[in-house]
Amino acid sequence: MLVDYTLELEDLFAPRGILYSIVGLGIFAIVADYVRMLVLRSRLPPGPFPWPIVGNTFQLPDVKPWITFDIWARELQTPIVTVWIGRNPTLWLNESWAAADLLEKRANVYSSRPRQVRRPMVVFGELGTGDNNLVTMKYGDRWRLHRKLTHHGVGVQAVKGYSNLQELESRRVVADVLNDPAEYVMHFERYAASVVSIIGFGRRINSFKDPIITEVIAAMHLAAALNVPGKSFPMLLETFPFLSYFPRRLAPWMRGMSRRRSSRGFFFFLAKEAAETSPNPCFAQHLFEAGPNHQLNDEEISGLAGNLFGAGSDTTSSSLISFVLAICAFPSVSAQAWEELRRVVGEDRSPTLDDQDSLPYIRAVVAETLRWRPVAVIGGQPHAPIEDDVYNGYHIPKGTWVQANLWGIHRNSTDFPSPDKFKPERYLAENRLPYPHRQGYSSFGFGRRVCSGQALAEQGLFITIARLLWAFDIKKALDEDGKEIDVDINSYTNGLNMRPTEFPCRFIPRSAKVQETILREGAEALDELQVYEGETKYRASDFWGKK
Ligand code: HEM
Repeated sequence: MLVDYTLELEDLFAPRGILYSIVGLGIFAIVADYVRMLVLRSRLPPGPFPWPIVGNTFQLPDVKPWITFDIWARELQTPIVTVWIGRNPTLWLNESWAAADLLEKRANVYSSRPRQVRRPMVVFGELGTGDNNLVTMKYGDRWRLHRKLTHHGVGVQAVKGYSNLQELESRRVVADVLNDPAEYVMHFERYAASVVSIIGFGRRINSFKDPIITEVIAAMHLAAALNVPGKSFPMLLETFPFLSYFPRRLAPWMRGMSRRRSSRGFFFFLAKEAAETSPNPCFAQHLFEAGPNHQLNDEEISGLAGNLFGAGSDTTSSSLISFVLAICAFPSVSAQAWEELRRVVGEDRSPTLDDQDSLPYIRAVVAETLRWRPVAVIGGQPHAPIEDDVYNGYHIPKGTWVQANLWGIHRNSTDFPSPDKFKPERYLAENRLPYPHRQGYSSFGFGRRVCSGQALAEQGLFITIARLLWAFDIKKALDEDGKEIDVDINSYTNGLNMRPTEFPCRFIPRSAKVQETILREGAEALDELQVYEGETKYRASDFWGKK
């Protein structure tokens, strides 16, 4: 009886003993890890107090965390704020000078991407474009090769050769807006997509109903919206990386992502088709010619070609929408711009790139557009140091996620007094304040990872903004009573590339003569652009829909 009783006790307590040991070990691991976090935290730049395992993840807002990072930096009076995404510290640079100190003056250290060095970067990296895409690639020889190839397509020298093409497409935008002003956003989308499509694939996008816009650009918007640091999936995978190892069908939180990647994507086939059949010289042809010399795999070709759309289309169109919003909200700018344009250019022709030097106010409007609402609001992808570093007494471990918060950087009132005001005058020579970047803004990022398409984007934005200002007095829309409908300068999307939420407005031709010129130049442009008309047999949905 006694024996039975002892056995029963052992039966009862043995599993519990194991359970207690497991729980004890778990608690010990959590405490030890938390001690590690706190010791590390004491050496990092200041930031909100992190919790064990989850760090600051659940202190992040549901949307637009860049605003919170900026507020934390101001409250803690620090240019760099540390935010713990799960068990990993991320550094947010909220001031241009600190960003330039790290990402430019120490570019040999800070030009890699986090996942590639040590700490995980799950959504952008492992579940995204991985090692084969310039945007997420680690710093090194392969990255240099991809930069070199990309510069062959859209670098400063190459871009000089695209001035005519951008001139023609921007004439089309102005004519399209005149004919169909309600769809101005879609005309900007078409313009931006068409320019990179001609450069990349030798083919023009002649309608905003082209699947490249309805499918590819829509997918890019979705990706930008999903890739915002925060406390919802998929970015919660950065806090709990182990969740990314579940098979997609068992893990609804993967939101359509998976580790399995096909080496040949939509852009590979689009590029191959262009290389084989396009009558126009294009970047895809160069990739297939240069590919064998550099042992480019299919996924690398896909990434190099696809980046033109992925990085170059939405960014440009969103900047144009921000420009329209600014002109509606700050109407005196339109009048001042017209004064300069009428004086320098007149009404018989629209401005061209050759007019740039004579149009300082228009150049200032372009710069202020890029500053006022930087489309890549958190500076694109994070940088990461390839070795431990010390900055202003703070220890920054190798592989730390370091990100330039352009929202905060461009709203610093020392660099940009009254930052919410759209004031092109701040960019006129006589008013310029010291700034680490020659252009006076940091919209294209920092250091060696600076945007590869900057020259193309700046040239395209100048000519399109100049033409829109020359063509139209852009004003707020009117309601049924003829009263102006207010615009909200803070109503923006939550994407990694942000843009204003839709708002109506009026594009009033400057004069009958200007209207006549818009139509004439638009028709001539269409004739010249005929050489780029063409079809593709590939549809993104045939590739992405199957995954
Ligand atoms: C208004 C237009 C644009 C803006 C504001 C913009 C902004 C940016 C930013 C902030 C970055 C990240 C830089 C960093 O890591 O520090 C970036 C990277 C990049 N951009 Fe752009 N971009 C624009 C247009 C374009 C265009 C037109 C192209 C190509 C056709 C392009 C291609 C790229 C590529 C390939 C990278 C990755 C570079 C690397 O990681 O080495 N971008 N861009």
